[in-house]
Amino acid sequence: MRKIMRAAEFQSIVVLTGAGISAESGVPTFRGPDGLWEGHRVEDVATPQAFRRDPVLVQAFYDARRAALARVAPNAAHAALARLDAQWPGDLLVVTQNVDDLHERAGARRMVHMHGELKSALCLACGERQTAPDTLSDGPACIRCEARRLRPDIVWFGEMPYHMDRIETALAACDLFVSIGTSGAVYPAAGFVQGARHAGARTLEINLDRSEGTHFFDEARHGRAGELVPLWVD
Ligand SMILES: CC(C)NC(=O)[C@H](Cc1c[nH]c2ccccc12)NC(=O)[C@H](CCCC/N=C(/NCCC(=O)O)S[C@H]1O[C@H](COP(=O)(O)OP(=O)(O)OC[C@H]2O[C@@H](n3cnc4c(N)ncnc43)[C@H](O)[C@@H]2O)[C@@H](O)[C@H]1O)NC(=O)OCc1ccccc1
Repeated sequence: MRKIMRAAEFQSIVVLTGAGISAESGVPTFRGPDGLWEGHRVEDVATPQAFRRDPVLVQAFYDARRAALARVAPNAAHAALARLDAQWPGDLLVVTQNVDDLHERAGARRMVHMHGELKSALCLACGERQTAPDTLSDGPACIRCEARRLRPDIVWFGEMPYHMDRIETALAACDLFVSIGTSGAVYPAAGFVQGARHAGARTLEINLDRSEGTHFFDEARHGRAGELVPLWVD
């Protein structure tokens, strides 16, 4: 199989990233050892039902992750994708499942957070999206309606992911789809590789080890994103 190549061979690229791209920055992954789900059952902290049942637990879970962002920094993989973004003349969309802000802090611009952002909050009274204060646990007021009903601007299980139209348009037009640091366990993100293949794109997986979707990819490179992503981009 001819090695998929240098980005230069392609016109339109979609890159999907998951928790694995932030692991080397010290952001815990979900399913790894000491993963985020270690301490909590998904359904106890990342579902709308959980938020209705125990908002204090859910707010504390996301307040802790938001506070932890101050103690981490982008790594070589984030930086390489930001270089690609700055230099790439063709179409590019980075779709991240991550709610951390490391892609932006590395300089990425052509990107979307399909599962929301820790640094954003949503008012349940008026729907206003706003920068999240450090903690939502003490019920800060909405900047527009002053109600004290802010929730983390995070897509929970059972909720519709963000930017799906833009993502599906990019997948239908891409000629290269690259998946970085994701276990391929959560949908609809885990189905993007099939969408890209359907559009005739070449597909490359960069992950520490085999994922649930490795068999869907034309090529898989297994190792640390911090080493393999710069090798792919530069
Ligand atoms: C568990 C799973 C089976 N359930 C789902 O997929 C559900 C239900 C479902 C929908 N369709 C289906 C079809 C089949 C089966 C189930 C479903 N999906 C939903 O509910 C979605 C919403 C899902 C989003 C939930 N929110 C998240 N995050 C925000 C919260 C938060 O962050 O707290 S999901 C969350 O978990 C997922 C975690 O996965 P990864 O990021 O891959 O992390 P993980 O730890 O698993 O793996 C890390 C990988 O990195 C590797 N790695 C580690 N270190 C490194 C390293 N150094 N270098 C490279 N790689 C590395 C590891 O080896 C590993 O492979 C991410 O998506 C992450 O965002 N919503 C929805 O379907 O709405 C309706 C809909 C949809 C579309 C159209 C119409 C209607």
